[in-house]
Amino acid sequence: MASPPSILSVQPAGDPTGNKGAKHLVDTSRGGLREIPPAYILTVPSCRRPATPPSIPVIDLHGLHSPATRDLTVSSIAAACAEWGFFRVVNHGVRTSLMEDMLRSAEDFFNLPLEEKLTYSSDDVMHPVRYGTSLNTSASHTSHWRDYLRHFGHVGFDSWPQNPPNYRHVAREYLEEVRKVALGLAGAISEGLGLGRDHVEGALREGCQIMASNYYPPCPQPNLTMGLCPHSDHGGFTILTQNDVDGLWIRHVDEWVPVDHVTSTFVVNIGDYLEILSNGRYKSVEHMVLVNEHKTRISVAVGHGPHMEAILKPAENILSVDGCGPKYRPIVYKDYMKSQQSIVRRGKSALEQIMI
Ligand SMILES: O=C(O)CCC(=O)C(=O)O
Ligand SMILES: [Fe+2]
Repeated sequence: MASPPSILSVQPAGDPTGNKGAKHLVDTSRGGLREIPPAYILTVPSCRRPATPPSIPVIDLHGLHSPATRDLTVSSIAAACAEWGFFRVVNHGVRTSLMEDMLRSAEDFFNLPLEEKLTYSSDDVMHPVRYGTSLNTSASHTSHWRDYLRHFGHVGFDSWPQNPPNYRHVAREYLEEVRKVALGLAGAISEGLGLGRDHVEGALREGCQIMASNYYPPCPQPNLTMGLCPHSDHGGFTILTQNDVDGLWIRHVDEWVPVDHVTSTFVVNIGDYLEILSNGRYKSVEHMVLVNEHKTRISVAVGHGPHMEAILKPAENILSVDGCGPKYRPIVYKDYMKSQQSIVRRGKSALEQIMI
């Protein structure tokens, strides 16, 4: 068994971008903010909410636990991965109260004084705990209407923010519970790809878990900026929970489709590692976050990937079944992550760089 993914020591640094973040801007604007500063103006992709938006598939994870329903559930997950790359899971086993506690703890963190939050900022995009604003990059770029706290969750991580005092207890339990969901899903996804359960499940068991808590404050001109611009996630898949303020949109068949909040469920999306492993059978789906004029949106996204030193490449079995050559060049996961996290024009540009 490989050693746990590398955990770097925590060396708090000053805010690398000098930008104090969207929340600070809103909180400190006397008399209320009427216009956003020019640095936040972004080209928002054209998207209109249809009268009845199409819904992402819903998967009942209970079905994975009984031999009578497992095959059918595995096939539904495989179809959801191939057709949408995004799906909702129900009966996942994580208590609603824990999901709510996690969102509340994230909110409590963002409500700490700026100086305290800034002790977690770093210009190293691979830092194990990192507070910041906009995209997760140290390079200067147009600002996004989003502050974030990112940290690892996998075995060996012990650099939890010390405040709010119960943050580390809630986050640790939440990440452990979400990890169980992730391993169950990984086994099913692996089976659905014809790889045998342990191929992806084993990789994720020894792999890394990264949590991003996102804070999108109310925005006076929501049509002029974004919380997060279109991007794909670098890992195998991300498991997302949010408060009841909508804003997530996904690119589906060349259209932007809103994914609304449904209490007690998780939204799962396929990331670049699974696109590479499946040699493009599954696609990591671009998604973005639009902001709300009146309400704060909070989301907690937990990404699950292989070991940092793992080599990402298409699975041999898939190449031989599909009878085609690899569509992606091999790359060490941590190098891929670093490249993806450093790119200012996101989309799927990091993946495009390794496409053959
Ligand atoms: O806030 C959301 O709904 C999505 C967050 C996200 O895409 C991310 O953290 O990568
Ligand atoms: Fe994302």
